[in-house]
Amino acid sequence: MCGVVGIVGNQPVNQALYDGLTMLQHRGQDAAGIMTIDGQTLRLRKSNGLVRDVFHTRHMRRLSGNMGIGHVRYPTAGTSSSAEAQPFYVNSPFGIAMAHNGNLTNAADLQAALFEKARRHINTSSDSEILLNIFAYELMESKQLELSKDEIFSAVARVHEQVRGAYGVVAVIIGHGLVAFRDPHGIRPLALGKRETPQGTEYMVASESVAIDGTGFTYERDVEPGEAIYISEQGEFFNQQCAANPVHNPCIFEYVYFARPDSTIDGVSVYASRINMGRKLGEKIQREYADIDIDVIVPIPETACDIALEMSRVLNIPYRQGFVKNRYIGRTFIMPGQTQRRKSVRRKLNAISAEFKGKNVLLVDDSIVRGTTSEQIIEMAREAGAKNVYFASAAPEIRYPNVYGIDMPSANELIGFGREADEIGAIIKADGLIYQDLDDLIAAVKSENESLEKFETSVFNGEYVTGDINQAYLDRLDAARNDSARADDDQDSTNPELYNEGD
Ligand SMILES: O=P(O)(O)OC[C@H]1O[C@H](OP(=O)(O)OP(=O)(O)O)[C@H](O)[C@@H]1O
Ligand SMILES: NC(=O)CC[C@H](N)C(=O)O
Ligand SMILES: [Mg+2]
Repeated sequence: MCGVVGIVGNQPVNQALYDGLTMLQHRGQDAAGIMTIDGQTLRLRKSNGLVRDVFHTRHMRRLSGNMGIGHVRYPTAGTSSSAEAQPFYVNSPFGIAMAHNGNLTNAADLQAALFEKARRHINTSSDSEILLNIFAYELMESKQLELSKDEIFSAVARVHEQVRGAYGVVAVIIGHGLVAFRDPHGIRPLALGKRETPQGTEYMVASESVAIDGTGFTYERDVEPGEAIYISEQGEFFNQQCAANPVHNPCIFEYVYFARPDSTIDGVSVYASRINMGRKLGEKIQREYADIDIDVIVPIPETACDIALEMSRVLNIPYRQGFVKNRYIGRTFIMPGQTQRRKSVRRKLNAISAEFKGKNVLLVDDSIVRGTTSEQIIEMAREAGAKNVYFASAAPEIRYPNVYGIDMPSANELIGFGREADEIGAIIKADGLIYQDLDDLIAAVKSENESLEKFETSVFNGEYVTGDINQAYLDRLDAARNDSARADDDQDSTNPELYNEGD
C-alpha cells in the first residue's frame, strides 16, 4: 500500500509535502519521493528509504515551487529498485509527473497496447509507469497548446475505460495544474482538503485524511470513485465524474490494518471501525467460547491495541500491554522479504514477564497473514511463563491473494490458504484460535457509514470486485511475485535513475 500526496499552494510546498509523507509513512517504508514544479522546471528527489532518510536539507532546498506531489512506496509490482520509486515523470505532452497508490490488473496488456499504438517505451517493470504513460497518451489526443479542464477530464475518462484494477492517483502537468483521480470502484482511498490563506485557497489531496489534518489543511471530503479533480496553477478548482458506471467498494483491509486510526476514509473513522471490530469479536467469544478461562487480554502492538481494549471492556477481563514495541522498528508486514519480516518481529516486540507468568492469556491481533507475527508471539508468551495462550484475530481467515495494492501475491504464503482455524491454530501453536466472522467485520465498518453497500473483501472470500481476475492471472502473479521469485529479481534490479535530484 503506498501513500500519495499532492498540493497546489500559493507558497513553497516542499515542507508541507514532506510533512504529509511522514504522516503516511505507515503506508510504505521502502522508498519515498517528491516532485515539485517551479515555473517550467520539474524538480525530483526520490530514493529507497524512509522519508526522513531520503530528504536532506540540500534536497529540500532544491524542491522549490508552489505545486507538487509526493509518494511513499510499498511495492506491489516490479522490483524494489530506487528507479521504481515514485513519482514517475514523462516529458510529453507538457511534462507530467504522477504518483500512484494501488495496482493495475491488466498492466501487461496495457504495456503492449501502448507500444503498438504509440511506440511508448516503459523503462521499468512498475505498473505505475504504465498508468502515467496511458494518461500521457490520452492527453496527447488534445492537439491544443493549452489543455482545457474538459480535455483533462475526458483523458481521465479514457484512462478509466482501459485500465483495470485499483488506483488513487495524483499528477502534475507543467504549465497547468494538479490532477487527482480514483478508480471507478473506489478501492483505494483518496481524500481532499483545503486551506485558506490571505493569498487565496490552497488545496491538498492525500491517501488518508491524517496527512491533511497534520499539515494545517482542513479535510473536506473523499474523492468519489471514478471522479477526477483538477486544480489549476492559479488555484481554480474543477471536478467531474469521469467513469461510466462508478460503484463504491472500498478495500476493507484499510480499516483492519493499513490506515492510521486517526484517519477517516469514505465517511468511516478507522478508529471507530476498529472499536466495532473489538466489540464484535468480544461478543463472539462471549457467545461461543464462554468455557475458555482468560485472565488477561494482551494486544500485539501496534494496530491491534484499540481492538483489544474494546474486547477487554466487552468481556470484562483486564487489558495489559504485555509486549513493548521498539518504536524504531517499522511495520513488519510491509517489509519486503520473509527473512527480514521474521527477524523483525523479535526485534520489534518484547514480552513483560509479569504479565504472562502463570496466566491464561488471550493475545489479540488485527489479522493473521503469513503467520509470521502470531507464531513468534505465542512462543514469546510461553517463554515468559504463560499457562495457556489463546489467540484472536479481528479479521477472518486470509485465504486469497490480493491484486489491488496489498502485497499478498501468493496463496501458498498465506497461512490461511486451504486451512481451517484449528489447523492454523496448530501451526502457530495456540491453545485456541478465534477468528472474526466476515459478516461481523463488514458490519463493524458499514455501521459507521450505511451508504457503503459493498466492500473489496477478496482476501477473505476470493471475490474480486473488478471481475477480471481468474486463476490463470493469480498463477502468473504468484510465479512473478512470490518471495523467492522476488529475491532473484531484486538482485539485478539496479537501474540508474532518470531526472533525479541525486545525492
Ligand atoms: O501474519 P503476519 O504475516 O505476521 O501479518 C500480520 C501482522 O502484521 C501486521 O503488523 P505490523 O508489524 O506490520 O504493524 P503494526 O505495528 O501496525 O501492527 C499486523 O498488524 C499483524 O500484526
Ligand atoms: N502499494 C502500492 O500502492 C504500490 C503502487 C505500485 N503498484 C508500485 O508497486 O509501486
Ligand atoms: Mg501488527
